[in-house]
Amino acid sequence: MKKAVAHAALDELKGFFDQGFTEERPFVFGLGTGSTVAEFWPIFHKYLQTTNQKNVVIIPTSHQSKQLVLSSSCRYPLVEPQQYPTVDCLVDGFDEIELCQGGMLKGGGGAHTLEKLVAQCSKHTIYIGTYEKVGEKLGNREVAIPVEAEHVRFAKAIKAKWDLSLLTWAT
Ligand SMILES: O=C[C@H](O)[C@H](O)[C@H](O)COP(=O)(O)O
Repeated sequence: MKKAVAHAALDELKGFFDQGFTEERPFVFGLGTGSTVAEFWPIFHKYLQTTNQKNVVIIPTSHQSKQLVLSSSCRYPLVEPQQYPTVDCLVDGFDEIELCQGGMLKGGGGAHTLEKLVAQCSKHTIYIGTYEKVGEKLGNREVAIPVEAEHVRFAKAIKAKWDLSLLTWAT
């Protein structure tokens, strides 16, 4: 089921590549965290390779997503938000979505801060997840949300660009 979700996300992403990105203006892609994203990444990576996309940079949202990219022998550079403060598209997982109010719960994998910072930088965000995560209201799945300790090296650079109230909320 996660594979089907991953393919659906890829279908959404394909349209971005009509734009013709350049070295100076690459496609800045945010890679989320979690097991659904781990299914998505090899499919997307294969697409990038087979369509011979050249101008793509990747911002991982956690140590786990960085490792995911590194372990796939990816030739696209891993970059940080202070280098590319505007992300073209982020693909990330979620833990729950509620139908009644449209709320969403994330962070079950312990990735909080970077995911939210990158989401805030992103012009487009695609959240991927299987249907059992969708319910009438949040709290049905009893997801344990771990507390995260994260050293955000580039917080100062981002602070200069963003609304301070966001940074207060995100960290
Ligand atoms: O901290 C983790 C992230 O928010 C994940 O995107 C979320 O927990 C979903 O993870 P999974 O795809 O493994 O259910």
